Amino acid sequence: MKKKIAVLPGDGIGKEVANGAIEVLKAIGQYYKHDFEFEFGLIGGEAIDKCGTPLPEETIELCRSSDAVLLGAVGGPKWDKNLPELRPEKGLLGIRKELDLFANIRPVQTYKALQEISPLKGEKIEDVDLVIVRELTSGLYFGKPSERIVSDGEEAAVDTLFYKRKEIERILETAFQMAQKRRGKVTSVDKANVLTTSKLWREIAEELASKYPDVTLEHMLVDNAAMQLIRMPSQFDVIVTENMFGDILSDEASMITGSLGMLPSASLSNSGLHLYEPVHGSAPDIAGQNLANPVGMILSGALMLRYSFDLHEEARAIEKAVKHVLDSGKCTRDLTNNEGAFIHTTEMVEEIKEVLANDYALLNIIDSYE
Ligand SMILES: NC(=O)c1ccc[n+]([C@@H]2O[C@H](COP(=O)([O-])OP(=O)(O)OC[C@H]3O[C@@H](n4cnc5c(N)ncnc54)[C@H](O)[C@@H]3O)[C@@H](O)[C@H]2O)c1
Ligand SMILES: CC(C)[C@H](C(=O)O)[C@@H](O)C(=O)O
Ligand SMILES: [Mg+2]
Repeated sequence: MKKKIAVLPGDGIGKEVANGAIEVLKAIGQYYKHDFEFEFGLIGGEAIDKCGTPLPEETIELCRSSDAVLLGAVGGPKWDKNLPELRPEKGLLGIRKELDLFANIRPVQTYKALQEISPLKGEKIEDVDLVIVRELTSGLYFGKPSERIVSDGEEAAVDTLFYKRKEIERILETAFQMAQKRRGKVTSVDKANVLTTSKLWREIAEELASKYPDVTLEHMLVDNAAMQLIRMPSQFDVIVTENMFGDILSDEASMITGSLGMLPSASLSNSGLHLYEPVHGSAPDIAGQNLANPVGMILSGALMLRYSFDLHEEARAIEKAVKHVLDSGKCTRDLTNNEGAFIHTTEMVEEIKEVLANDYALLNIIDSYE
């Protein structure tokens, strides 16, 4: 299979983890005989420095001419005081909007090997397997007005939480369809006791539920959901929620796994062109030190193989290799309380590649006996 992949490494650890994912994908290409071509584009702070905008037109064109997009992370203190239009995060929101990536899928998987670092107490770690379906191109992030104002003679600011029926319908449909392929439960998270958008969201969820009789729908208020995620995460199958609630809940949920560095995500559109990015940010506190956990980015690559290219065996090979490395006790600094016992970003990538190479060698031996 021949595919062109646009890579937007971005800032901080975005570059370090994107390199790792590319190496792993190149190994998969070599072993499974796929021709993956990687083409690089600028986004975020680096794009501001080099082109004066966080999302250059060439980057959008590169993405549109590719079969899938891999994105590292954007942002950093260097640009924190920039005007709103010249913030790296604008580039990220811009590409999501440009490509209409409305459904951000954030699976939360647990690993027995990480039991020690996970805060899970009463629950069996292997019972937790949930996915957060986050609406990504509307809600509080995109509603207008969003500006500084003067109100009653005082300095003030306004953001707007706005949703159209169609935007709510399509994200809920995504969640219902995902639940049909999983354990058949959707938890729709909102703040319907206060917010008008949440009331509309609930009504639409109820209407759609009748189309999916094999799926159980429950509603949960977001504050309760934040607590339940820690108390008993095994109760969840598919969580669907608006943009900002999903942002916050997914960082929280990453700690069930053990680290923010572990979570991958897929940002899906209806056009067939999807983008894959880890849940974490550019981590300025550890950038440039080879300390980042590359697993979230590498697993995002696996999601790309599965969702964009239908390469399920190859995606599983990456996921199995990650599990194998963790099972063998290897972990990056974020995954251990023992300061002396961790491996660096590039070593983690090498370990994962080594497992893939061994699996490949084994397959070849089996083939030669058949
Ligand atoms: N998708 C994105 O591009 C994205 C997401 C979140 C934040 N950001 C941006 O990143 C910058 C920093 O934000 P922040 O510090 O609030 O969030 P962050 O996710 O960058 O980091 C939060 C904490 O988690 C740690 N961490 C994150 N990823 C890790 C990894 N892979 N391995 C090990 N540790 C990891 C960091 O070291 C830090 O202590 C900001 O400019 C923010 O806007 C970008
Ligand atoms: C950087 C920021 C705009 C972004 C978001 O809030 O969507 C990030 O936190 C994420 O989760 O991808
Ligand atoms: Mg976030």
